[in-house]
Amino acid sequence: MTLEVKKLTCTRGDRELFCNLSFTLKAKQLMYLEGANGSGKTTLLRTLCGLYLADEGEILWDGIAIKKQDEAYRKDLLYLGHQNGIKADLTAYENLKLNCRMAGISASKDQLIEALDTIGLFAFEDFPVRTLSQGQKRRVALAKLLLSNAKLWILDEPFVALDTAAVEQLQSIIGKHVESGGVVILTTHQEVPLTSGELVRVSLNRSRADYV
Ligand SMILES: Nc1ncnc2c1ncn2[C@@H]1O[C@H](COP(=O)(O)OP(=O)(O)OP(=O)(O)O)[C@@H](O)[C@H]1O
Repeated sequence: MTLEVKKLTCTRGDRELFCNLSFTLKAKQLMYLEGANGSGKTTLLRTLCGLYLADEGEILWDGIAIKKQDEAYRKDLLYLGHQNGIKADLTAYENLKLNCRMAGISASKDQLIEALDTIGLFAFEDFPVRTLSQGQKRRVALAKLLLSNAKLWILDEPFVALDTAAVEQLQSIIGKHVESGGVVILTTHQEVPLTSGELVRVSLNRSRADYV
């Protein structure tokens, strides 16, 4: 299980965000993607998911370019973006069921309810999501982490809007995934304690000299 990023260059509008970016990630590695606002973190994460095309460079999953293995890569990948990807008029339960179906995760009703309970939505399963708080909406989106079989998790600011208890719980969920052989890439200012596995840091910060 290896993600290889080779000499990736990406521009948005007229601006080059990163150039010749290379890194490799393997099982049991947790990568923090660091960089100032606007440095290109979300752009890179979306590019790694195949949602944006890079101007140059390659992204390989297990040695094969991701653009050549759409289905297989998609099965191995879980992406959680800034947006929660949930529908306001559906209940928490219905949203999780839909999210799981779209991600190819098969889960029984009991498993869905258990995931919602575990993520702190006990008694809120049947509430329309529009009536939930920001943190509760984020929890609905995060519940799919508990059911996912994906090896590679790409999480954009997953801790935003969460209270202390939910932060600790998410730290534990991410830590367990890495320790059990998964790979996680995330943008956050929150540290995730690991009992095993390895931290990798990649920074998109550039100096003024890069722009002249
Ligand atoms: N569709 C677009 N057209 C032109 N420029 C864009 C487009 N989308 C994003 N950008 C620009 O690309 C740059 C990087 O955006 P991106 O969202 O990847 O940054 P980020 O590091 O995730 O920022 P933040 O920490 O604020 O979330 C920003 O300057 C943004 O204005």
